[in-house]
Amino acid sequence: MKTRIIIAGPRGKMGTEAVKMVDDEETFEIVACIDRKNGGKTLNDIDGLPDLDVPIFEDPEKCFQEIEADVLIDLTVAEAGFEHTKLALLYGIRPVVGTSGFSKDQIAALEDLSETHGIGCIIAPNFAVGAVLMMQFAKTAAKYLPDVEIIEKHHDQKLDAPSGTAVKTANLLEETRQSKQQGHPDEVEKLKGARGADSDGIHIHSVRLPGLVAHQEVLFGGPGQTLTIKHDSYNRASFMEGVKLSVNKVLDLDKFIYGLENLLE
Ligand SMILES: NC(=O)C1=CN([C@@H]2O[C@H](COP(=O)(O)OP(=O)(O)OC[C@H]3O[C@@H](n4cnc5c(N)ncnc54)[C@H](OP(=O)(O)O)[C@@H]3O)[C@@H](O)[C@H]2O)C=CC1
Ligand SMILES: O=C(O)C1=N[C@H](C(=O)O)C[C@H](O)C1
Repeated sequence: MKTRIIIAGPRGKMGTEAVKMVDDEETFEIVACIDRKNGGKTLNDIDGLPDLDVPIFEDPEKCFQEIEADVLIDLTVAEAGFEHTKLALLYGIRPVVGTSGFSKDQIAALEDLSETHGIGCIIAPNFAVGAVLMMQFAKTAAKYLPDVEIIEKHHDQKLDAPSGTAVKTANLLEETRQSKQQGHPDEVEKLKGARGADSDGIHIHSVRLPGLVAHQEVLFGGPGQTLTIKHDSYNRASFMEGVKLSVNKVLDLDKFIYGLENLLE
């Protein structure tokens, strides 16, 4: 039997790519989409999406009530993605979430709901395997080089800053890095924000420009040396192997996973 998938955000840059990936995958089947602007239509009514007779729902709860599905793929914005994920868990549909911008409290609430109901849920700040490796290498380096700053660069349509990947990277660095404030103790920002955001003393700088897709550098400094660990996504296909892997893994999960690194062997 094919894995029955609902996609939230099918018109978005990631959603469009995910619809195509699911449609191309032999063992997957799109059974519905959630889209706040096209309730009552079908996918073949939407320009740029595959010619599929798949129903679109504006109301996520109605979708989960009426459609039998195994997995929800959410690629929207934090506010909507949180509600979609919460509802999916309540209806026993396993969420695979790429949406970024959740607060720590929202992540904790989804973890609690997933584990209380024993329904698997995967939230992956970045589905690109190379980005996951960049984060893991950086986590190792932070043990030896605790002076570190993150520069993340994205397309100028991105709504959240810093990126989910940068936040997750900082969290991973904090697991191995000895906590410290960086830079001169008397440094003064002559222009507000010049030193970026501060996560436990790690500075995060967000760049937004047309032409970019998704890029991050983790820069370490020590006496007489620097180390740069860098990853670039040049298109959204870079994320689809990770989405596919997550859909396959979530089917057998009864717990909450935050980060694709927890699925890689
Ligand atoms: N984990 C990963 O590897 C990756 C994660 N992302 C994340 O995925 C998400 C989507 O990214 P991307 O496709 O580039 O973004 P887009 O802006 O291209 O797409 C977002 C989609 O969400 C819909 N949407 C926006 N607001 C709402 C709402 N309030 N309720 C319901 N639907 C809504 C939009 O529809 P509308 O036209 O109605 O606004 C649109 O279809 C982002 O959070 C991004 O950070 C992106 C790339 C990789
Ligand atoms: O919005 C994006 O494009 C991306 N968002 C994710 C994030 O916030 O880290 C993942 C990737 O960087 C692309």
